[in-house]
Amino acid sequence: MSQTVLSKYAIPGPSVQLNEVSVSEGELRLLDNISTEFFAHGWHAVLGPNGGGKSTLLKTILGLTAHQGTLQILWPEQSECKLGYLPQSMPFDASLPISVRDYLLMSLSKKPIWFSRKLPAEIQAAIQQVHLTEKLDRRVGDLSGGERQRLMLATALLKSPDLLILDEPMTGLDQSGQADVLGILSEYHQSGGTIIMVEHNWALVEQHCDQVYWIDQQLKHQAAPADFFTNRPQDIQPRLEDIQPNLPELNA
Ligand SMILES: Nc1ncnc2c1ncn2[C@@H]1O[C@H](COP(=O)(O)OP(=O)(O)OP(=O)(O)O)[C@@H](O)[C@H]1O
Repeated sequence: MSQTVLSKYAIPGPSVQLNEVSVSEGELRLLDNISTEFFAHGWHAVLGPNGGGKSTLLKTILGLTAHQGTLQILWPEQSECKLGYLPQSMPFDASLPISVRDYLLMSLSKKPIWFSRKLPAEIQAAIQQVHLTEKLDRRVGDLSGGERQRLMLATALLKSPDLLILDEPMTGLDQSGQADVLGILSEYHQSGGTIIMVEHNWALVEQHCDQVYWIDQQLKHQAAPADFFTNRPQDIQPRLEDIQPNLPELNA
């Protein structure tokens, strides 16, 4: 990645504090009384069983879901208070006849896109980073799953966010796609940004993340990756197919 691109990234990222945060849908309790802190500049991994509330937690931090309790994003003074979000699935109907170019232009600007056909430098840099330059005129619906995922990451990074919220960013990526994305995220993290991401791949979490949060309606456990399994409470039952390799103690 070029220095020009890196220098546009946000420095530094905020911390996110939750105090007794709960989310309900009618009678249903999606999140129950969560208190924790995602510390500033951290690379945080949110894990837990399917349906445990991980995406709901991200949406709550983004302000997309009503909650009880207190949630604060503590932006550093010099921060521009910008968020980037990569949702779990495409945020629009992929059958719409819209090109990669127009999707990125619409993501960056509120102006009608027919006034600005020329690609701004930040879009060119972002699209280069995720190796989609050749696909600019392709319909978004015709991209492969991995290409769509890389387009969404480029979109999340486009406005130089201070906080990056990612819901399973590795979905659909092959090994080289994953390596590209991890490279981008590592640089973003090193430049000071805060990352909160849902990720099932334990090997990746162990290698890259600072802190792990196990969400199953409640925050069942929180620790650095190195301490997570030795200190975990008995009622955490990781799905072994989600928690990948090098956990001999669990795979025995
Ligand atoms: N708007 C809603 N109305 C009713 N139930 C909902 C709503 N949103 C989410 N849920 C339910 O809340 C639970 C948590 O959903 P959520 O998507 O946060 O889980 P998750 O941990 O991200 O799951 P997965 O690992 O499968 O992606 C699920 O049972 C889901 O069906």
